[in-house]
Amino acid sequence: MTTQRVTVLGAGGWGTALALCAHRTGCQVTLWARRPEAAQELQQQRENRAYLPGVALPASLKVTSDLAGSLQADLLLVVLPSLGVPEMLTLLPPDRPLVLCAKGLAPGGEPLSELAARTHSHLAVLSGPNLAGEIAQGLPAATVVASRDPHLAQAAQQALMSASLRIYTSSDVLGVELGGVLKNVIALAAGMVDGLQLGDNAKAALLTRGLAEMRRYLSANGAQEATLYGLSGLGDLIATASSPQSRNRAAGEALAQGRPLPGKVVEGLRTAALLDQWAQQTGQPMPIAHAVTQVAQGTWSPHEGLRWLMERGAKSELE
Ligand SMILES: NC(=O)c1ccc[n+]([C@@H]2O[C@H](COP(=O)([O-])OP(=O)(O)OC[C@H]3O[C@@H](n4cnc5c(N)ncnc54)[C@H](O)[C@@H]3O)[C@@H](O)[C@H]2O)c1
Ligand SMILES: O=P(O)(O)OC[C@H](O)CO
Repeated sequence: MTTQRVTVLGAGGWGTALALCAHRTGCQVTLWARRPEAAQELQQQRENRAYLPGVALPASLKVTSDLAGSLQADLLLVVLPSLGVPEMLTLLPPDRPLVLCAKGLAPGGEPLSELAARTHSHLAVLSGPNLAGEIAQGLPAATVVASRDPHLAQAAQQALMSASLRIYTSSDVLGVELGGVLKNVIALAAGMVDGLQLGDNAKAALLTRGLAEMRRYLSANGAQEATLYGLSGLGDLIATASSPQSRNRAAGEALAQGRPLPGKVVEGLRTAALLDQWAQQTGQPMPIAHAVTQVAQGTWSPHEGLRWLMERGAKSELE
């Protein structure tokens, strides 16, 4: 097998961790950072102190802020926060294989894979229970790469799969993408359960009804239900809703306790508002997304959100 050239666009926590994964498999890796000062710091310090402190970057991992020079690669991994992805797509060659790794929707609520499909012909998404710090340290984990093109899914699998990271392939692009997007909203709510000390029964009820809410959205948007119960759905819900490392869970806890949000990327906040809008437009019930949105926007207190969720009309479990 020839060595693959992999460029990772985005030098935050997840971009840096994925660059290390590709480096572990023997790929020629370029990590692109938007700001020249950031690229220079990473290149010199051989550590991403801002986003992934304590993890050494090998000398042969190239870091640059030269975008044009980074695009001559066999695979481009797009690892920016979701709001930055649409603009980045306009800068990427339409025929270059892209792996989308963000866990959020485009500004209008469209899945990023669908937005990208309008301009780019070779697309995959990567999503799963993958807290960047653990992946970077080489702790065992698994994830999914989905593409309608099995060759592209296999190329990404080969580029990233090692003894510490199992990569599964899938053809359900939307299902894999949306699992990672939606679980952030439920993780925010799980953080609120933690912050209000509502107990283990409440957490189990929230996660299970959260999964039902995720299923409703995935089915209505044409994703496969089985994908929801895989790594990118249930798997990532478990990791994110239970981990002290999750920014979404921590933001929910902070909101519940009236503490300020720690200025980090919290994808679930915008996703909750978009899901709430979608629920109003379609009439599909998304009660957890609604309650999270009301609390995050300060319209309801966390206890008002809880009361509203608990006092809704009686219904059957499988509705
Ligand atoms: N951190 C994780 O554990 C993890 C795991 C899986 C998926 N994700 C997802 O990956 C995406 C990126 O998350 P992250 O944790 O790496 O974020 P981060 O906050 O650690 O870093 C974001 C990086 O992107 C850069 N950036 C922001 N906007 C940009 C733009 N418009 N153009 C270019 N660069 C830009 C920032 O300067 C920073 O280097 C998110 O959608 C997140 O949900 C994160
Ligand atoms: O830190 P979070 O909450 O953005 O979650 C990170 C990953 O999505 C976990 O798989």
